Amino acid sequence: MNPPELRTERLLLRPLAPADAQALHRLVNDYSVAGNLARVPFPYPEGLAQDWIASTHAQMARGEAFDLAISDSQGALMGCVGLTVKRGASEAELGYWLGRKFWGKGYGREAAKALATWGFDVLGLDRIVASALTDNIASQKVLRDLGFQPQGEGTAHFMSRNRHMPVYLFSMDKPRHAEPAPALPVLLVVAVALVDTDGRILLAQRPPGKALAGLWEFPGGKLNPGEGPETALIRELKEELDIDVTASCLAPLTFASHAYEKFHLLMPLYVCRRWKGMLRPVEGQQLAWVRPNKLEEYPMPPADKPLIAMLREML
Ligand SMILES: Nc1nc2c([nH]c(=O)n2[C@H]2C[C@H](O)[C@@H](COP(=O)(O)OP(=O)(O)OP(=O)(O)O)O2)c(=O)[nH]1
Repeated sequence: MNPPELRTERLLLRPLAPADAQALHRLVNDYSVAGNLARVPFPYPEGLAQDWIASTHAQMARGEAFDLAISDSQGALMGCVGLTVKRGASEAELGYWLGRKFWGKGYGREAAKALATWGFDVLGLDRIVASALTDNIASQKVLRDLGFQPQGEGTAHFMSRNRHMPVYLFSMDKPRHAEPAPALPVLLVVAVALVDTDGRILLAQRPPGKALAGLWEFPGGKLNPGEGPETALIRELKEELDIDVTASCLAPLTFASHAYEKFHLLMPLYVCRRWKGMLRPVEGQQLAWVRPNKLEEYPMPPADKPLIAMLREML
């Protein structure tokens, strides 16, 4: 496993380098830091930082633990965050610390979140556990904020204190990703903006008893099986309005794409300025010739709403 390098909004999580030893020693050789960490001695011996940094690389190569430097975006060391793999690689323990001057700014949470997410996504962990001293309120808050659940109390041996101490135990299971909603069937409906010589657009009111009854729509309808879009529209215009239109007078204008409850409507909208015959409402439907800037006054199906502004601009 290659050592990870993770960037967050403010931080860079990267493998520790030998050059970090001095800064690491300075930051961790502070009882307010080391006293909260189970496996860190206090005082922290000078040479230990070098040895520990070297061991992190060996452990990462073996896939046993992933301890990274928490650094600012320039790479300056601020603390460490790590995952120690347990139980046949499905579980790991999360730990983190920051130098005292970096406390209270949300860095611990930012770093722990990034490494935990990497652990679930890349290492394929099912569960991450963590613990915090019962009086380490800040660390408990970080864990709760990240979605860790309390799992009761335990004890752990703290090297810096040379004794067992009470800790709160936490765990977080791999977040379950929501299943993508099954795709709705796509319904292709062709429609047209008929424009008269005054620049007005024809709207037809959907009759009572039908879906979306009472709303104003562009003339058109569904394709019959085996029918092409223009042919279907020419047929619908004859059936609904008794006008004759040729395919060459149907110019593609825009389209609507809208998820209704039972289907996803995909509706190419053509524009047509020339037709033959006396336009009349064959099916008794209400018709209205509407200026583009008045379209909003006519309630339309949800799929049509985005088309109104487009028509105002394009016509
Ligand atoms: N013609 C047209 N249909 C639209 C518009 N906006 C919109 O959401 N639709 C929807 C309503 C319908 O679900 C579908 C058009 O189908 P349709 O007019 O052929 O059929 P329908 O629902 O009236 O009923 P039916 O013929 O199946 O009995 O597209 C529009 O501007 N014009």
